[in-house]
Amino acid sequence: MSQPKPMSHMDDNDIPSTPGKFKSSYIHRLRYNFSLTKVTVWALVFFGLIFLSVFFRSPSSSKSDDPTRRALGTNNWGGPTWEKRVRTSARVRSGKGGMSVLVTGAAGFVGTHVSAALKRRGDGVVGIDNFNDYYDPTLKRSRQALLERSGVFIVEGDINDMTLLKKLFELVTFTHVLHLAAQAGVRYAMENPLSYVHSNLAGFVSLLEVCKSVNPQPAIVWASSSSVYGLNTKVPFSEKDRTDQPASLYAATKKAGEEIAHTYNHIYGLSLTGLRFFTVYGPWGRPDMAYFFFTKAILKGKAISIFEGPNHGTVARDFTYIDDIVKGCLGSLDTAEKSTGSGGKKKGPAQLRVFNLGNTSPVPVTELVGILEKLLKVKAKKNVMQLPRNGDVPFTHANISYAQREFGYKPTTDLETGLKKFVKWYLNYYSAGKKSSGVNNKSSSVLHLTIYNSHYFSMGNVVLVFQVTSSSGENLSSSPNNAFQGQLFYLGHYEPEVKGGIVGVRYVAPYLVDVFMPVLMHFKV
Ligand SMILES: O=C(O)[C@H]1O[C@H](OP(=O)(O)OP(=O)(O)OC[C@H]2O[C@@H](n3ccc(=O)[nH]c3=O)[C@H](O)[C@@H]2O)[C@H](O)[C@@H](O)[C@@H]1O
Repeated sequence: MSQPKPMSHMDDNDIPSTPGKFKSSYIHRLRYNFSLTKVTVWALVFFGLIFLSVFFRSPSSSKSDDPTRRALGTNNWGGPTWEKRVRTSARVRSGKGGMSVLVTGAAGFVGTHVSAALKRRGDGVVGIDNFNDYYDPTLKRSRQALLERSGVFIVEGDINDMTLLKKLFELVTFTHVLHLAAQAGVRYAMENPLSYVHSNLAGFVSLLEVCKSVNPQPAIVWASSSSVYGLNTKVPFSEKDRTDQPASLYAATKKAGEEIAHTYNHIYGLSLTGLRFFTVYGPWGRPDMAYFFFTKAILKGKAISIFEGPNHGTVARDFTYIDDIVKGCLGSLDTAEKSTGSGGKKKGPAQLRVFNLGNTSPVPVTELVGILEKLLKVKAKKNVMQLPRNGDVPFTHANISYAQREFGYKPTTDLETGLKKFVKWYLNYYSAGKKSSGVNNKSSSVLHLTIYNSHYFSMGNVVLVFQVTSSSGENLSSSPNNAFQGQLFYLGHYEPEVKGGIVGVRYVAPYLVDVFMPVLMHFKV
């Protein structure tokens, strides 16, 4: 007896000759066709919905209706989920009686360290950062991932967005603002002067305008800079020394910030404390700073330029380790008095302070390079050259007695000890990146992705922050330094494209992220 062919292999010649057989087989086939049609219809409806949702979605309606989009994104803040995250992040740990702090520039170097320290001791913290690309934004995303794990939510937005700032103050009664968002870097001011005006002047004024009008007004601690001493030659630099000779536009905007602070204190009774940071360095630091890019160049065997002063004079900096700066920030916040105004009106004199936060022991740049050579076990290729006229000053040295008196500020980390910690972090962070790209290159390796956060960005990108586990069970994102955190994987046109950070689903309606979860959770790279 011949075996019946499977249904899928039947053709017209296979119609059975006996009527009974014909009837049952025909009905079977009809049912089969019907279920096929059903699948096709559902598939059409499904993909039709995707098409409609992508092409006929009005930006404003999706902003308010869609949960993923509401979650976060540049210019995409708002909605109940987002508000809940802000409130939760701002909550002071119960029984601690702590402060609730808005940290601007929270994904920056100092911002990340201070936000984490505040959260650790039980204070409420909400960050805000515009994640600009002045330096590698992947590093900022990695810092963000680090903070998210300790419960700090960073709102994505610009301090010039006063509507956003007002909204944050509506949601949370911030007792303090730690204002660290700024366009940093001395030399870059010659390349992009207006970015300094945008962030350091307009941004600061926008923030102060909002702070002065809310009730109660917060106390504000903000980042000035040692660069305000400019061409001052009297050392060590004391807060009483002249600061009217800035050598760069960056320094000029920081000095202007100090004058603006005076005005808002005088007119509106805002409590304001400016911190003059002295060349801050350490793990998670800024790639635009000399100690950071020297390390990179030395490891790559590339030449570095070492500046020297007139007549082969020493160029030196009062390099200050990040942990000491964190202590200085916490001390300033803890001793900041309340603002005295309310609803835009001053009710009495308010605190106005400026502190040097330095290390009190300047080190020549040549010595910095020597320490790096020793730690990296690589000889640097050096080009010694005259200090160019690019805004740099030859020497900085802080007198810290005022901060010492006010809140016991006492730096404890010498340059070699601090650089050792930086180098350890640097090698770990960037070798982890190499290690992970090594995994990516193995086409057979399977990565398990566990999504723990999502952000909506412009251009229809949904970015999912995830943890990665290899097929052998190794948690590739267990180390905060692992480059898998804050990486970008685009799933444009359903083709996963490894970009180096976070999973992105492009051109797909945000609520369909759920549909793609299973794909993202377990795919071959
Ligand atoms: O403390 C401050 O006020 C400032 O500290 C740093 O500015 P800077 O001290 O110039 O730090 P780096 O850019 O890292 O330069 C450190 C030293 O290396 C020198 N350098 C820099 C670059 C280079 O190619 N070669 C070189 O010898 C500089 O002249 C300087 O003496 C930060 O970049 C500023 O944002 C901050 O406000």
